[in-house]
Formats: sequence, structure tokens, C-alpha cells
Amino acid sequence: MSLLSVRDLAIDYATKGGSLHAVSRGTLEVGAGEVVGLVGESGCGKTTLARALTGVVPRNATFEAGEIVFEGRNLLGRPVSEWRDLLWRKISFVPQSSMNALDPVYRVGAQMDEVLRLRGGMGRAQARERTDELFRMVGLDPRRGTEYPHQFSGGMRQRAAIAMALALQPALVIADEPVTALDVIVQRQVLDTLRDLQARLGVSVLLVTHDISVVAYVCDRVVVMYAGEVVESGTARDVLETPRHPYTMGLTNAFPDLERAGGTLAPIAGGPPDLRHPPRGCRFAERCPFALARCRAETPPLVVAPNGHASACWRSDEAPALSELAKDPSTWTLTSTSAA
Ligand SMILES: Nc1ncnc2c1ncn2[C@@H]1O[C@H](COP(=O)(O)OP(=O)(O)OP(=O)(O)O)[C@@H](O)[C@H]1O
Repeated sequence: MSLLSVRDLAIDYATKGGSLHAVSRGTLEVGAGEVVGLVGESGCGKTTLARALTGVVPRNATFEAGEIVFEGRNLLGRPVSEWRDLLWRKISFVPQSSMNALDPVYRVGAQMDEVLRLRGGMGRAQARERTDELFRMVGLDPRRGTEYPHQFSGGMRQRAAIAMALALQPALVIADEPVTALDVIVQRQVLDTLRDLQARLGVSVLLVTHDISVVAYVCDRVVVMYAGEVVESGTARDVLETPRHPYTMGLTNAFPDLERAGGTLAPIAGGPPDLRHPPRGCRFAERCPFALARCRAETPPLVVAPNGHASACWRSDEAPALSELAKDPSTWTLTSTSAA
């Protein structure tokens, strides 16, 4: 049984221009001890989906449909208090910027102490000891706990945010773009620490990122989102080496490898659709170099292959050939010319 199973989740935001369908087909699984990457361009609904798992959503958001089953219980429809009770203890969140995780006016060690005492019910001495242990665990010198967040480098702040998320030994850590603001070398160091701790503690991680090279570096499984919908998922190896959705094929061309510099980068021309008026059919069709008339008329279902590799594309059967074509940057240039 999965630790977390999200099925057909739909979340709307009320906006002046009408309902914005931020998540429409949110389906993903996180197994015990797994690192799952949730990847897609900015604005495709990753943060909305990830945040929703903690029960903390903006005031103008509504859950329209679906299930969020955590440890066998559907959290949707449960009292918010019950859901909130899981926060920190069972599910913890590392926000996009560590400046959001850390209060700038309190010393870093004191903030960790507070989580341990208020949320974890620890006494002063025990919390103190655990704070030092957490600092060491993420590669920080415990003596620096007396400093304020601005005295830390970006990488150190992100380590502190990870330590805080691990404080009460949760089963699931949701990390939203945990390394985006950092330079590539520090990114690797922080990801190494995250991966090492994950393996040591057996915690599950849902890692939200726009950068597919981050996914390739640390994730066991990948879930690809486009325009509010999950369009592909499977093991990192299957999805990255034999992608079945053209959007994933495009994403793999658009980022440099974290380990190997070089290679031609070919961004996907155009941008995601307006989620207040999502297009009919496949939402990626207007940017897809392989789109057929059917793609613009009918929504492709998310079909799961026997090996668990799922994709929502009418041309999935042709994926090996399309994937070869997609490696040629001119395939994507043609889309931009034809879209222009
Ligand atoms: N509170 C809100 N009210 C209205 N619309 C919102 C709100 N928050 C996000 N959105 C919109 O919902 C869509 C999904 O946003 P979301 O932040 O979940 O995407 P994302 O993939 O995480 O992008 P990013 O990486 O930029 O945060 C976007 O169109 C965004 O503009």
C-alpha cells in the first residue's frame, strides 16, 4: 500500500476572471521510503497540489473533486483540525524559499526548538539536544544555532529548513523547489544531503521542481504535470530514458544535466494555456510538434502500462520514434514557427 495516494484531485481558485482550474487531474502515489519528483513548468499547478496535501491552501482555493489518501485514510472531507494535526508530525513541508520557512527575527536554533517543544511536546533539555542533533544531521555546526537566518548562506538556510522539516520524524516530507535559488554546486550538495538523510531515515519525499535534471539526480519516481494535469508518471528511469509524453520529451531537452555540462538546450516554444479557459482535448497540443487533429478534440486518458509507466497521450504507442525526433532541437523550432 502506498503511503500517499492522490486520485483525480481537482482544485480551483476563485479569481475575478472566473474559476481557475489549477489542478484538474492530480493523480500520484508516494510509496514508503520513496523520493518522488513532481515536475513541470512554472504555473502548471505543482505548488497548489503539493500544498493541498498539507491541508493548507489559499483562501480562494476549493477542492472540487478527488481523494488524498494518507496512511489509508482519505483526508479530504475530514475536519481541518485533524488534517492540521498531521502537519510536522506526519507530513512536513519545506517551502519554495527557505526565507519562508525561517522567521527572520528569530535565531535559527530557537525556531527549531519551538517546533520540537510546541509541536513535538519535548522539554527544554530534550529539544536542545535534538536541535543540535538535527543541525549535525544536515551538515550544520550546532554552534551556529544562535545566528539569525540572514547570517546563513542560501545553502545553509535550505539545510536548516530541511532539518526543521525532519524534526519530528515525519513519514512524508514535501519539498517545494528546495534548491532552485542555489547555484549548481550548492544544489548538488543540498540534494546529496537530502538523499542521504532520506535513505538513512527511510522517510518519503515528494520533491517539487521545474528542473528535470534535479529529478534525474535524486528521484526514484517521477510525476510530470502540465497545465494542471498529470500527463506522465513512472520510475525515474522509465520516464527519463523512455518518455511517453511529448511534454516530457521536451522537458528533458530544456535543462542542462546536473552532472554533465554541455549539450544543446532546446526550450519548448510558447507557454502553458490560461487555466481559466483550458483548451479542449490535450492541453499540450498547441505546443506539441506531434499533435494530430484528434489531440485538439479529445482529452487523452492517463493510461497505465503493466510496468506502472503511465502517460496521457494519443500517440504513446509511437513514443520510441517520437522520442528520437524530439531529441533534434529543430523539431521544437518548427513548433515555434508553426505556432507563430
Ligand atoms: N491564490 C491564487 N489565486 C489565484 N490563482 C492562483 C493562486 N495561486 C496560484 N494561482 C494560479 O494557479 C496556477 C498554478 O499555480 P502553482 O503555483 O500551483 O503552479 P506551479 O507549477 O507551482 O508554479 P510555480 O513553480 O511558479 O509556483 C497558476 O496559473 C497560478 O497563477
